[in-house]
Amino acid sequence: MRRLPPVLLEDGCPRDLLSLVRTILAACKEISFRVGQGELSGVLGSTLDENIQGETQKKLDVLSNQLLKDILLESGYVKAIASEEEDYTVAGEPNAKYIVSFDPLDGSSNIDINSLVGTIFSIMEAPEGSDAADPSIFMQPGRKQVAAGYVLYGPSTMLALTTGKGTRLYTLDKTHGSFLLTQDFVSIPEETQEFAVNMSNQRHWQTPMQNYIADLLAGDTGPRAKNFNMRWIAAMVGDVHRVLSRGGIFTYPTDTKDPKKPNKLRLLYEANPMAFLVEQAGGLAIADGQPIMDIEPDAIHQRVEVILGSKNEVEKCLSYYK
Ligand SMILES: O=P(O)(O)OC[C@H]1O[C@](O)(COP(=O)(O)O)[C@@H](O)[C@@H]1O
Ligand SMILES: [Mg+2]
Ligand SMILES: [Mg+2]
Repeated sequence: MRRLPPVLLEDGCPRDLLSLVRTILAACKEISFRVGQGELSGVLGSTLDENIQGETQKKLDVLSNQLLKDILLESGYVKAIASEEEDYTVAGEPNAKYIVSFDPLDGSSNIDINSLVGTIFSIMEAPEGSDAADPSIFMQPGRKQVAAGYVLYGPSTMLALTTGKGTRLYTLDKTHGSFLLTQDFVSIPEETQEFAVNMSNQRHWQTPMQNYIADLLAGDTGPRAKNFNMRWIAAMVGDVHRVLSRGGIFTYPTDTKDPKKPNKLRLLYEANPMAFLVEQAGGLAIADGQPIMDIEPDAIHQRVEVILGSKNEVEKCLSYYK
């Protein structure tokens, strides 16, 4: 099986970008080890702190953030970072080429039940001559990503990665510490009979989403004339991994539950990297009727609607909004 470096170099990936990806993966291997140790790691449970978004931080959120932040800032490859667990962007090497946004631990509510969690990351180039301390260097649409991926800490530790030359899956060989290519050129089936949404929010959705999901639930007795299955892992990494593995539609739609927070998922370090992986695998990733990666961000912790997955099913869902 092939290791990640030669695969990326064959794609024409610049050596400094490869080194940056490997730097991120070094931290992820450490997180994978801690997650695998579970109760023995001493990092389960909550802290007494909240992040800037008002969410209680788990010990593993804080630890994962620290591991990624330290290794990235010490590497010299990174001009600045933006993290879910950092209130503001953090400046790195002033002359470095890249900026990295990340969700150090996605699926935090799964930590204490020994269920799926992961790390999501997005890499862009900093604008020429920009100031490392200027947060506006992150205000670029997702189309500008040069690499994006996630590491899923599941029964096996897997990496999904794209540098714009398709999406590939790698599995961590824990005996040697290498990520080995286990699926070349992921292709999401265009058709599906599986959807993922947190149904408990149903009454708060906008009418088009209510109607769309109602028709899926009606199954072969409804207008779709076929039965749909539902899955919800409560970790975007897990749900998107299933979509990459066997297709499906995943959505966290706009809702009215909390008028101050109409959307849940964050653009820079959740929606954008997942959109890049999904589009590179032949799927669609949409928010408010436009491709997620075309959105011009205006804040580092900006939240967006997410509808992604199998092409024909995402288009079907969007047709309810017309
Ligand atoms: O708890 P809910 O409302 O089902 O939300 C689940 C969603 O929240 C998230 O866990 C948010 O990520 P964090 O754990 O990084 O805050 C997504 O991964 C997931 O899709
Ligand atoms: Mg998350
Ligand atoms: Mg998180």
